[in-house]
Amino acid sequence: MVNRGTRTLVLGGVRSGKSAYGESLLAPHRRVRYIATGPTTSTDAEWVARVAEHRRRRDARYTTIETIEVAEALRAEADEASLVDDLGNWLAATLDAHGAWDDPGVDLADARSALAAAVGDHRGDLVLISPEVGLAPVAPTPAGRRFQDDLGALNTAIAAVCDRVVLVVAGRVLELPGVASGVGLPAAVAPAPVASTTVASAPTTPDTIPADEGSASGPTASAVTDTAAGDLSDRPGVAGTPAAGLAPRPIDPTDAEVFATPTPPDPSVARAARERHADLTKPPGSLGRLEELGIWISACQGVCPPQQIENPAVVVFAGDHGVAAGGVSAYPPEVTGQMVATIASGTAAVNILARRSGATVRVVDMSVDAETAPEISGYKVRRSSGDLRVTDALTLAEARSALAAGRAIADDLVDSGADLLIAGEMGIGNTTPATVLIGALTRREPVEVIGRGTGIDDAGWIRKTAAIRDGMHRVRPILHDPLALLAAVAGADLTAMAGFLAQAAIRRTPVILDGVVVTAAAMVANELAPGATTWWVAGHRSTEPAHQIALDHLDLEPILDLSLRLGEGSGALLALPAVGAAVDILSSMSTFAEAGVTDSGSQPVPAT
Ligand SMILES: Cc1cc2ncn([C@H]3O[C@H](COP(=O)(O)O)[C@@H](O)[C@H]3O)c2cc1C
Ligand SMILES: O=C(O)c1cccnc1
Repeated sequence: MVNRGTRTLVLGGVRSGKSAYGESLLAPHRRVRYIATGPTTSTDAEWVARVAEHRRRRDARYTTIETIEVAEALRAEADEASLVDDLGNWLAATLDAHGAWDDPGVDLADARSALAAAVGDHRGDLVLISPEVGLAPVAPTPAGRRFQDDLGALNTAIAAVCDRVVLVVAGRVLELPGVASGVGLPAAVAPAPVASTTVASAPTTPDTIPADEGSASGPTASAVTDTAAGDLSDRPGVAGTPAAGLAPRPIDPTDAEVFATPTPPDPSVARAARERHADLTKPPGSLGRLEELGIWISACQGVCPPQQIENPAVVVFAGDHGVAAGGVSAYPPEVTGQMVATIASGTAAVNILARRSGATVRVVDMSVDAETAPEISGYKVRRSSGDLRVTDALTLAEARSALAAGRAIADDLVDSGADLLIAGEMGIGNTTPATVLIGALTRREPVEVIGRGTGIDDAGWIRKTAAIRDGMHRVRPILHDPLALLAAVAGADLTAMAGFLAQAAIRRTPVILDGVVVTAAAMVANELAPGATTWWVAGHRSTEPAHQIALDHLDLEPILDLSLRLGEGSGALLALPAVGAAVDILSSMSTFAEAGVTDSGSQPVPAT
């Protein structure tokens, strides 16, 4: 698949800051073509000064092309990062060229369509600046009205072929929602099974991950593994017959990044649970963190005492990352597809740990660079994600599709009765995008956040540090924009995870977070839906340095520290029994009064 750049239409009034913003979007590129549509030589001193100011702001990375043949200029180098500044001048010059200012019979539709088609076909990052004059009063002259009308039609036509449209007002950037081009249901992937569950071993380590010979998934590989003991076939859509609940929901990616503000877990129920803990037959606080967990689950459920977690569900989001080609992992990318098959067959670490905890496991291929079974790939956005060192991992349209998929999967599980959600992940190289997100959002240096992931050696460490540095550099201008951030570096798996985690909060469903990759996605989810973090606990602390940094940022204290560095959801699953125990304690222990045990309140105050 060809990696496409992002096409952004930047609208704004005079001196709104639209050009500066447009230029900032292309800051990560070493070379940018600047297609200037206005007259650059003029007897108008003020105009000349304006052009000079624009030139000053741009640096040596820019090659300037002065032309009104914008469609031709774009097509000449369709892979190059380009900035068109601006469409208002292009329109004025085109009206001139057609003698159309005061001839209503001249129609510019062909010129407009040719330009829109060239924009739609552009493959590199492209920013188009255009004035937004529709807000002004209708012009008093025929020529003024002609310009306004044609500019409105032009902006609409160009917006229709852009991935992103923003309006800059007083230096503030307003993201305009709407249907982006190329948005649709997730790509249907040919129903081909993953060929084998044999997992390639790391080129740099002697350890081979043994493939379970008896577990080849074959054409009937199930995306849902019934992991709890006993017959769970009465759980709709979660377990039982593998096909149940697997059909992907139809998703609408429009506005997938727009979330309501999550309502926090019920504080009055939390108070009641805290009071109940004080009455239980133990010194207050003696069960430490377990007490807080019980109070939290109570508040999440809105009931005290809480009910035991009956239907915990794990979703493993799988995807490949273009950056893995840069030698940032100890394992080759083909391991992702092989491990997806292993998880689907029920023998990976996540399955084994889920079985012990009574959780179901569903694996979802968001962007694996291989064909996977149809029940796994219904939400697939693309094969692999772009190499974050040099290009966006996803287009904005793809990022919206991935977010919408994550949200739909959370909805699906909650509607099917899941009462606690866990996100896991599988994707060779994914600690690199995770670390970029964490480093960028916490303003750290690459060397502070980098970890060894699957176990890279020192040469890999150097390559990974450089990749993290490049990724962090590319996202610097867009840190305030979670959707753009996800598209730039996260990839479809982490993006879907962010949608899943934020949607869990919207659906008032508690979540146990896993390691560095899931927590990186959680950081962006909390940017999309501020306050979502109140619905999450951290299952464990991974050995990845960025994980602790992300946990600090989210103000989360891990339940366990077992020196894990696996992912898949393993740390969250190991913490699940502790959450279950916290529920049992709060719901089933006797109070001092019930047991007839003397409370500390009865202790005589010693004479002094
Ligand atoms: C066999 C195998 C099973 C895994 N299960 C989880 N991961 C974990 O390691 C990968 C991230 O580390 P890095 O960024 O260094 O590639 C992800 O796939 C993650 O899920 C695994 C990795 C391997 C090799
Ligand atoms: O912390 C994690 O989740 C992790 C660490 C290393 C590799 N994969 C995942």
